Amino acid sequence: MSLDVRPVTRSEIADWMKAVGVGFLTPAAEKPGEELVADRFGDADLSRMQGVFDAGRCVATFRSFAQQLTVVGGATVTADAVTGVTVSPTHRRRGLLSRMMATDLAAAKERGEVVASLIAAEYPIYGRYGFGPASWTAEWEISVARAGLDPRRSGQPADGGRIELVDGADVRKTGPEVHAALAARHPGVVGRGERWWRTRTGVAPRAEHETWTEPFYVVHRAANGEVDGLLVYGVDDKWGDSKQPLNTASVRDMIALNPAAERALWHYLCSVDWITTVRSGYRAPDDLLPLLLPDPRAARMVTHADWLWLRMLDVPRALEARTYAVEASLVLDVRDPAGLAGGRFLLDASDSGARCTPTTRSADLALDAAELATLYLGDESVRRLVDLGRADELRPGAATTADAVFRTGRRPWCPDVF
Ligand SMILES: CC(=O)SCCNC(=O)CCNC(=O)[C@H](O)C(C)(C)COP(=O)(O)OP(=O)(O)OC[C@H]1O[C@@H](n2cnc3c(N)ncnc32)[C@H](O)[C@@H]1OP(=O)(O)O
Repeated sequence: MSLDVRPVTRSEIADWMKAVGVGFLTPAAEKPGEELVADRFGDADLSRMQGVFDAGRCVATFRSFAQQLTVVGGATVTADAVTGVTVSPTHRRRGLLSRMMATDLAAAKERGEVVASLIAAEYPIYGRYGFGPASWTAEWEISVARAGLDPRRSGQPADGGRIELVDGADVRKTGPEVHAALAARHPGVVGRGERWWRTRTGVAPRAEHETWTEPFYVVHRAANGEVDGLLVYGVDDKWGDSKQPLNTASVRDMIALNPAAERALWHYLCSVDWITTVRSGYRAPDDLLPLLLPDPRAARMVTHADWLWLRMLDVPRALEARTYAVEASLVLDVRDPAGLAGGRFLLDASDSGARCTPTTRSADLALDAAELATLYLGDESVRRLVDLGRADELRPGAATTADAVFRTGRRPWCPDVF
């Protein structure tokens, strides 16, 4: 029987979710209930929710949704965010992902979206579709005893700011505003809807495999009373043989709108009695964290990996959406075998914005759309891509100029998985 590749109907969503569980190795005994389906997908655009059906059974899944992505300079672009990509083990390596991806990217291009985005389960999957890693992430494990922070200062910072324990309900109120302020300043941040906050504070319906333990919620208030930091962490319950506390705190979410709030929140967490180890959660690879400790070697990096992947869909609009460190002109020859974003473009960049237009001038740099996606948020070095043979420097000095144009002082960071 032939496979039916198509958008799902509302009554098929529960089957679609069960298929996602098969692909992500989180099987469910029962189909998800109506309440969960309505909460997760009540507002979903079903034309962007693809399924593959074999004799009535859902065997592959793919979904995209509109996502606000912060780019360099603080503007946002609407991304075609790809998620829930699975093909059941019985149907893999027959081109089903390729078919669903081609359909989705063509529709996103048609809608006029600027980029597509995703968090890749495995590195080798998405490069073939023109995606490139645009931000990386890091996690540290801190040995509190070695960190060198003063354990007597467990609460109130010296600058008039203060730390307060709050409840999930408070976080649902203040969290969105703090996050919006982060999104306005940090490239790579993606929008969080109100469901995000309900899910992360334990009040949204849950799937069978999703367990919940209530975390601690903490905010940092600046001297003027405004909340400028948010910390959510869980703690395990571990004791040594001689009855010493050996608890690990694991950060689930931390937003700090300025370095003072960031320092205060780490200082707080490293000063709570019984907590001997802190897991930082996924941070930007250039987070202040290890260096703000008196002994940075107390923080061991336990994860360092690619995180947010992007795919260019409209090069001029994407490049015009961000700002640049220096004023310069560059001609980029962008290759895209899929025919979605390729062409030769003149970029006139400046710190207040840019003009990017098709051109017939000779190119300074030639690169694939995936490599341009990797450069887009300022995280990668053009010189390194040239040295790797992944970009061609067609005019001497062009890589140096492009690095000065594209790179940023701090690295992009996407705090979320989607
Ligand atoms: C954004 C997200 O949701 S990320 C989550 C991705 N999902 C998972 O990792 C769940 C487990 N894996 C799966 O469900 C499937 O294996 C998928 C979705 C990754 C791939 O689906 P398939 O239908 O098998 O992919 P498809 O047959 O279209 O493969 C296209 C090409 O990609 C390659 N490919 C597919 N998956 C992988 C992989 N995990 N690693 C390396 N190469 C891969 C195939 O070999 C094929 O290469 P070819 O064109 O040179 O022959």
